[in-house]
Amino acid sequence: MIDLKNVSKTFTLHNQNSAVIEVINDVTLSVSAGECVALTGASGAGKSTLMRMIYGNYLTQAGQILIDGIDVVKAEPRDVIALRRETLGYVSQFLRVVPRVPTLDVVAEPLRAVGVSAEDAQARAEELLAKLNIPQRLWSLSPTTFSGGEQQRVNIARGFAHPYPAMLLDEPTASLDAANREVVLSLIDEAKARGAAIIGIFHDEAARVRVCDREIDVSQFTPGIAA
Ligand SMILES: Nc1ncnc2c1ncn2[C@@H]1O[C@H](COP(=O)(O)OP(=O)(O)OP(=O)(O)O)[C@@H](O)[C@H]1O
Repeated sequence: MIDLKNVSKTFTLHNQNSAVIEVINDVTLSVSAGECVALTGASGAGKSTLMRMIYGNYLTQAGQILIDGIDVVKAEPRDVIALRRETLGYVSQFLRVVPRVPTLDVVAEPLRAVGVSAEDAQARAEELLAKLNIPQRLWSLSPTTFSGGEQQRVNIARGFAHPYPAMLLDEPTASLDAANREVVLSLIDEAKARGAAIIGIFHDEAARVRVCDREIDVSQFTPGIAA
């Protein structure tokens, strides 16, 4: 489902005499349906960079990144948008808050975007918000004024609303309390059980051990850093 073949990346620092930094060198990895793989490695090893390359936020200079057969490296922007809408989800710790949109609509939006009826999308959004312990009195309000933890949980609800076949999780349990951390781990288990291929960064080692089937140490692909 997620296949990286000989993927490499450099950053060119245009404001520093066009210095070129090699960050990722020759990554080949593959994640099957129903599998969760953790990216590990020291700070600066390139975990977030690799995740952003897979999502198509960062350009990739060499190799192929195939998601359900579509090569993100070469895809047209409109194909990347379609891939993100239907196939590839991304859950970070932070919600991009749009003013005035009620929380229920924020969570239901990814489902509406793939053609789910308003009624069904709202039912799923309600189910997730309740599961993630967002008080019902907040559902009709915009999350703009919510606490950091509440915004994070709204973001997780939104990220898990549509059953994406492939998912990228960037520290999804960071700074959650024990009860909500459990909810997120159960959502990851459910996604695996329905066949999602998942790549995640988890500094929380217990969470990583619990939901991940394998670990890939990104340091081995970092030029100049010993694995
Ligand atoms: N936009 C950028 N421009 C230049 N260099 C960058 C950019 N983004 C990341 N880097 C560099 O790439 C390397 C990898 O960074 P990255 O954030 O991917 O590491 P990480 O493994 O996710 O670290 P952490 O665990 O601290 O989040 C670092 O040396 C960083 O300075």
